[in-house]
Amino acid sequence: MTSELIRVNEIFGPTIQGEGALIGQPTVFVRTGGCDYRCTWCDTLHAVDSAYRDEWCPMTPEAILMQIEILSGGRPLMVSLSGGNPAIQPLGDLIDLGRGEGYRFALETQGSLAKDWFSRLDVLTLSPKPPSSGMATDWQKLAECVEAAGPDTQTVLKVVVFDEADYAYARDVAERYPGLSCYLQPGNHTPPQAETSDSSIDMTGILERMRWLVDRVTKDQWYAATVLPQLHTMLWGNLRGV
Ligand SMILES: C[S@@+](CC[C@H](N)C(=O)[O-])C[C@H]1O[C@@H](n2cnc3c(N)ncnc32)[C@H](O)[C@@H]1O
Ligand SMILES: Nc1nc2[nH]cc(C(=O)O)c2c(=O)[nH]1
Ligand code: SF4
Ligand SMILES: [Mg+2]
Repeated sequence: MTSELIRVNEIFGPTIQGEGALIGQPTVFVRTGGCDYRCTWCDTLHAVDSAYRDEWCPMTPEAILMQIEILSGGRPLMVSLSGGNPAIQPLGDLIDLGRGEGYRFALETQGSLAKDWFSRLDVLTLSPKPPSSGMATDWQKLAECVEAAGPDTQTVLKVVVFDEADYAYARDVAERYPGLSCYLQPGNHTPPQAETSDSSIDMTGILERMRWLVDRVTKDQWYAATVLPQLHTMLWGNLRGV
């Protein structure tokens, strides 16, 4: 079988999943290169900005799985597909190959592009972008993503919140999908620069925003929401590859 090549920015781990539904779980990350969005506060510009295209390597599913197996010592675990927007890449064959070896797959996307192979994921995290990102949500596309995942994939929502307008947006998204769990995560207003592997982070500011978010959710009696930090930023700040 000849598979289409997947543009890979980095493969790293095992580390812990730092965000959302699978927080704390040992995970290997496969970060693909390229994104159809340009969020003002994106913390992963090295996988978005085409100036870093040289760092994106076309790989076969077999080569990617081999790297995952080396990192995990051949013991199956959760593999998180992120980016950039991993939905741009032909990931169906990698998912099938890995599942055949006992690996599980999660994917993070903004919900701008639906793929039929979403239904072969274990977990699909849809992270539509709030007003502070500068991006506009295509609600039809988001609905197509939920539809493509179908009943056998656990689909969840994860919204980054910086301010009141973002919070109102998160409430709107959650109301549109009452059947999906909704995770809220405070925005990191000092995201890393693409060219550095580490840079300083304003953890005090992030925690202050998180306390505000908890206060907001509880005052509104929005008890179906889950508020979580980016655990990896609490542990390692803006460090890349963790
Ligand atoms: C880097 S993105 C890659 C996957 C996909 N493009 C997306 O946005 O969902 C992974 C997650 O990080 C979140 N994220 C990006 N920049 C952030 C920041 N500055 N603060 C908090 N979360 C951020 C995104 O919203 C998304 O949920
Ligand atoms: N530990 C860890 N958890 C994460 N959750 C989502 C990440 C991402 O950049 O997509 C990420 C990441 O880069 N590292
Ligand atoms: S959609 Fe995700 S990867 Fe793309 S710019 Fe926004 S946060 Fe970054
Ligand atoms: Mg990240």
